[in-house]
Amino acid sequence: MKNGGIKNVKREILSDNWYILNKYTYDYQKPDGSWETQEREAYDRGNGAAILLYNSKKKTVVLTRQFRMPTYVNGNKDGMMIEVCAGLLDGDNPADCVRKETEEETGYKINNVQKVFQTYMSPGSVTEELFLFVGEYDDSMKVSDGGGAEDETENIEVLELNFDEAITMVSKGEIKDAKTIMLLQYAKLNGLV
Ligand SMILES: Nc1nc2c(ncn2[C@@H]2O[C@H](COP(=O)(O)OP(=O)(O)O[C@H]3O[C@H](CO)[C@@H](O)[C@H](O)[C@@H]3O)[C@@H](O)[C@H]2O)c(=O)[nH]1
Ligand SMILES: [Mg+2]
Repeated sequence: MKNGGIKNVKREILSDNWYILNKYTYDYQKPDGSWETQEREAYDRGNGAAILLYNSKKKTVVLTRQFRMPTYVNGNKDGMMIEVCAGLLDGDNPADCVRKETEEETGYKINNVQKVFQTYMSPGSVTEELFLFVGEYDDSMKVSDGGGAEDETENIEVLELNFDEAITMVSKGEIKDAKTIMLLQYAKLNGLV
């Protein structure tokens, strides 16, 4: 089904407390050519980038563990999530962002990163486009403890896991984060580890 057109887009800011929740009102042309007025809320936190750090010799991956409040209020008992390293672009290009986040969150200084996907993770409600990368790390690249930026209350724990164990954690439901599952499966399908 093709969308005929969109016109008269109006934006109302419902909240700009931290990121921005907008309400859009617009006219949408239906397949029969008629127009209807629709309303949709969209949460705008900018775009983001994430990376799976892997080591093909050791057969390991580096992941992070941190508290995610939205999961805590929706069934995730202690609110902790195991995720690939990720961050918001904050004006950087995705590759630079992901290198910076890697050093801040995991303590590895990595140069070679490869983009493998671009994805909208929640297209019905969140504007964010997420750029997904993979990158090989080794022990010599570890320059600090990581843990997150000093000025942010992130408290990120760095995990180095056996790749097969990480894949098992996906099937057991111990890893539930979508971008992390996508990248682990990409690594498996393409024989990276
Ligand atoms: N005070 C306050 N701080 C906030 C709020 N929301 C986020 N923060 C702070 O801002 C930090 C942003 O850290 P980043 O590392 O840049 O982003 P992220 O939260 O890890 O986001 C990544 O993961 C998300 C979830 O999977 C992705 O949606 C996103 O694209 C990105 O990849 C958070 O860790 C937290 O400290 C808020 O409402 N209030
Ligand atoms: Mg982060």
